Amino acid sequence: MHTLTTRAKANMPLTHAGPNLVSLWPPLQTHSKVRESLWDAPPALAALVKRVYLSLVGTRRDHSVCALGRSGTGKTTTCQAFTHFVLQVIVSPVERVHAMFTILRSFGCVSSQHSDASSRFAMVFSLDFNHAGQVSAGHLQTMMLDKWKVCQKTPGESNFLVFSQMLAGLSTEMRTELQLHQLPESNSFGILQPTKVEEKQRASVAFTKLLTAMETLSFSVGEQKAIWHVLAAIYHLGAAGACKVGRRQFVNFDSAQAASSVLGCEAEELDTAVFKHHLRQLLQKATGVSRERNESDEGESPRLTASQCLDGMAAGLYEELFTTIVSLINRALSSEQLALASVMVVDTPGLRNPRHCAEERGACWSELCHNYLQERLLEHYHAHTFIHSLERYAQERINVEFECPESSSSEVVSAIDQSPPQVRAADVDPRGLLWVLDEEMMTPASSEGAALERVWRAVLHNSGVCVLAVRQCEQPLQCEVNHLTGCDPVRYDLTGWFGRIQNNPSTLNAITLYIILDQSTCCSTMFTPRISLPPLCRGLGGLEGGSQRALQRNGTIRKTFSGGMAAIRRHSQCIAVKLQADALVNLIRRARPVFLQCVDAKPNGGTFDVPALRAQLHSTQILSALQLYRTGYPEHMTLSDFRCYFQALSPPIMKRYASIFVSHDERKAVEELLVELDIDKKSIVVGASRVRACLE
Ligand SMILES: Nc1ncnc2c1ncn2[C@@H]1O[C@H](COP(=O)(O)OP(=O)(O)OP(=O)(O)O)[C@@H](O)[C@H]1O
Repeated sequence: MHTLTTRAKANMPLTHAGPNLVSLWPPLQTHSKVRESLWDAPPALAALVKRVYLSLVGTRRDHSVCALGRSGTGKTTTCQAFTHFVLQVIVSPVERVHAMFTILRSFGCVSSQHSDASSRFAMVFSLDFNHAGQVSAGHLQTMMLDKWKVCQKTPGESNFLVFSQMLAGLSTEMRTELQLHQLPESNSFGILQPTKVEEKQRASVAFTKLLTAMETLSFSVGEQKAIWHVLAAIYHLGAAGACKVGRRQFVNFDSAQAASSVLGCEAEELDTAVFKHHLRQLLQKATGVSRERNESDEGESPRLTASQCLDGMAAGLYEELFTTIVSLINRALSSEQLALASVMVVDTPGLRNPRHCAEERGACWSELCHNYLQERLLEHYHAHTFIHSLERYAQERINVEFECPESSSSEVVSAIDQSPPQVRAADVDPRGLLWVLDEEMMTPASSEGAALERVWRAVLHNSGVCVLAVRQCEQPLQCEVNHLTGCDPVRYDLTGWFGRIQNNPSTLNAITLYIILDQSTCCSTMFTPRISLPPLCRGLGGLEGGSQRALQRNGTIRKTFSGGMAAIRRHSQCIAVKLQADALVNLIRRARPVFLQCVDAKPNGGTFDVPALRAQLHSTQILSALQLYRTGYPEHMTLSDFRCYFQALSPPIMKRYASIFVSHDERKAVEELLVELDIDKKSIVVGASRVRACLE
């Protein structure tokens, strides 16, 4: 496994970013302990941590560290290592953050052929720094991107890790309470108890670690218990199964009974919430419950099969549980202290392609969501590294000879999410796949095939949906998308996608079961606060927090989810995918980014795979980025920063030039200062508003 760490070339300011910097970096100067911890880190990581920290305290600006790459290339590992070393160098306790990663691993990861913990959620973990350069708070924001994983069996993949850990590690007493002492042989969600001794032992150890992590983050006994109850209920629902023909009902009533009993509700209540949505709607109408809720349900009561209803309930329960756990983590990490700036660590599920595992199947809906998010982040990388740098050079009239590489991420992105035109022409429909799916799903008697037909018609007309980004496949219901600048084409199979994207009343009903659970357990407000959230926001975790920084970050997300498009498509799962990506990019847009391009040279274990490595490197556009770094002026500071810097170094000189600065002609002042300081003019370029240092 090789992890290549690079950074966007113009993304770092000079390390001498402020006069007070040295005093804000006491650990390196004074604590030998810190030096040791930095030596422990791989050199590239140690350098990165140091640079980001110095830049953060020097410029007082937010920074983001964003990992990109295929699934299994070490993004999560690198993000964890980065966070760990940041905390070590400032001599801050790491236990709570370590506990957070342990919990996220159990609840948000599955084991796959590439990794024993492959992420199924995106996260932004913000470390807030105070004026002393110390961490004052942590804030976790998450997006559960694959709630369907809890009920979907994929070959070579497990369910969320927490299930096997719980089944292997629960105490006998708790097992009896949760009715898990005698487990049925089959489970329609593929939740299985580990059978091999070694696996069982590993899962059991992981469960013990999970319990310790929960205690470190002050989860109360009641809260922990409620969590096991929900997981057990999901397990029992999987064991109960749904009838494939005839009435919509459970197959195994004993397991259904066990599910309702651990949730603290009547069997009839569970049955209604899962299968009998019309009864619930009638009841709501009769009792006059929330008009808005009724409207949304009425308009979109799809005819679901029994197993779609059951899947919807499990996915809804798991999504709520995950976001509740994120809230409990934030409760332990939050603080009201004022913060100077933050580092946002961004980790998302990597690009997934069944071909990487030599699988014949086409990729599924959740894989499209993950791959789309990767493309959005790559687009952000491209814009920051090339487009914005060149725009700045042009604006400051600095001549840099460089041809900007084309980004095919934008082509793929628009092929997936391009919004419909305001005025629709008769034969032209340049909207992206998500919009086409959304519209066709709402059209009576339409199908996934009809959606693909529309995409092909648009491609044939060459009317906006980029012809190079999508390709028709011979197999029915399949299309190929040229991900990672065409280096990693992924074949998608749209079979059953409507089932995933249509609004599922069972998923929405999950929250009502949580209210019952809240009432039946001692922690009466654990799940209830989220009840008022609109359905589109249900997958978002970490929307709480009272500190100024947390409010700002959550404000960005809320704004994205309440803006124009979100208001129109309040109940569209397809558009939620776009909004999640928008929210993530908006959240990190203003921060100074560092991109960690992770690549794996041995994707299939044993041998060094040169073509695979070449394809991954190509998509990072690293050669072009290096070229721009060489030919451009990556190290830069504003004229006022420059003034502060030299003021600190040479007060007498600055005193003489103070009058020019006062006259607000900073550029002229800086030029004269350079002559005075006898600095080689070739190495400094004074732009319209900035000083740029050439590395040559
Ligand atoms: N530098 C490395 N050297 C060797 N193994 C590594 C390295 N980094 C990560 N690994 C291992 O590779 C596997 C995948 O790592 P990780 O979960 O961090 O990948 P990821 O890119 O986050 O995957 P996903 O996108 O699926 O979440 C893990 O088993 C991890 O222990």
